[in-house]
Amino acid sequence: MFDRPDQGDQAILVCLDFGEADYQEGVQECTDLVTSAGVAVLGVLGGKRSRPDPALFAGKGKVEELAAMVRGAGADVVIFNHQLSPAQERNLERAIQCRVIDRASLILDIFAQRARSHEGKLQVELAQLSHLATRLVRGWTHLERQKGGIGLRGPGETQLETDRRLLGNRVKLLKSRLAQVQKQRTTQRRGRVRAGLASVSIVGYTNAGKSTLFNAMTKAGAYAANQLFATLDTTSRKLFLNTECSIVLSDTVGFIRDLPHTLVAAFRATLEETVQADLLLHVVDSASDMREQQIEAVNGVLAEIGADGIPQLIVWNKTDLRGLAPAIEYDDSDQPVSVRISALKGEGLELLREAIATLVAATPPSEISREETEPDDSI
Ligand SMILES: Nc1nc2c(ncn2[C@@H]2O[C@H](COP(=O)(O)OP(=O)(O)OP(=O)(O)O)[C@@H](O)[C@H]2O)c(=O)[nH]1
Ligand SMILES: [Mg+2]
Repeated sequence: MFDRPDQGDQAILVCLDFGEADYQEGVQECTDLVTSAGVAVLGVLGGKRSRPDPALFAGKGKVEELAAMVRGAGADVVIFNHQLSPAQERNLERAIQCRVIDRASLILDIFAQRARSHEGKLQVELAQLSHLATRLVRGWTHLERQKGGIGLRGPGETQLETDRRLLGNRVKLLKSRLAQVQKQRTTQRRGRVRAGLASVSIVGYTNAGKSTLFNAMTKAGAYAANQLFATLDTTSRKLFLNTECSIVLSDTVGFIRDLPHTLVAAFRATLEETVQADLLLHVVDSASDMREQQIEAVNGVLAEIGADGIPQLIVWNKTDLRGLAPAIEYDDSDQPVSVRISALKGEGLELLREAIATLVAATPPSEISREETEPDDSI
């Protein structure tokens, strides 16, 4: 029934949580995510009318359908494109007789594969441990009753307590290392503020073309690829706009719908560049049918990290795919609100530089006092 390639994990996707209009795009995004993680997709279970269907977990029908699909295709894993509680995950695994993971675990896995820098790796590990911690608390309750083994744990500790303690130690260590990284960044930023340079961050949905734009503007050679979450680390370059205006431009990690909270919290050090920016270039893939939802998702994450008050310039990218000419759109008070460009073809970049210069001239560079943020203790 299905083609079965020879190597790597192979998955059945369960996509039940989309509205009718964007069902196909939602399935496509989930498929992209899964293939990004190096997993082959054998089949999709879902449907326009079955979203979000509690019967999936309560009734036997869907679960049996899924189990049959898994057996028929010989899948190694079932990936749910929404959140599952640890208990749901366990119950499903038992019923289907196959490994089950949810969207948050999948995204964490991709980040773990992509992390290159020391900082990136620390952040991903912190996020993974925080995700695991919720599973320790709720998922492993059967271990609470276990007796202590000789030499394995402190006096009177249950296995769960030992696990929590070890996890807690590691989380503490990771946080203190990340705090050091954050300190270095603050020092760098202070230097830039002293030099009177405005800081401009490129933000946007994953795969919108942020790194391509960053490279086109700075000739920096940041990694750009047709792959979700190609960029995990922030890269910054000084950029000369005109005789009166130079800025520091930063390329940042992309956002996605339902980004796990643990990940957002863990990536605070990286996202700090965004939070402290004077202006955000919000890059949108104008050729995507999901662009409105993507803009909303990005604004949601920006609000979560406290960057929703920063002025934004919308950058409609990939206009070459829609045959649109580059242009700036102004509001009633003659301030640029959006620019249409093609980062790949290098079209509209002059207009973008002009729009940035206008907006930066209208906003004074951030005060140093805004940088004295406390490290986040929420995870
Ligand atoms: N046709 C077209 N493709 C583009 C344009 N800009 C970027 N792309 C393509 O879109 C894909 C993603 O580009 P990236 O620059 O890596 O996107 P990103 O936003 O940095 O992605 P992440 O770092 O993964 O969040 C690449 O295949 C680019 O070649 C454009 O203006 N037109
Ligand atoms: Mg990128």
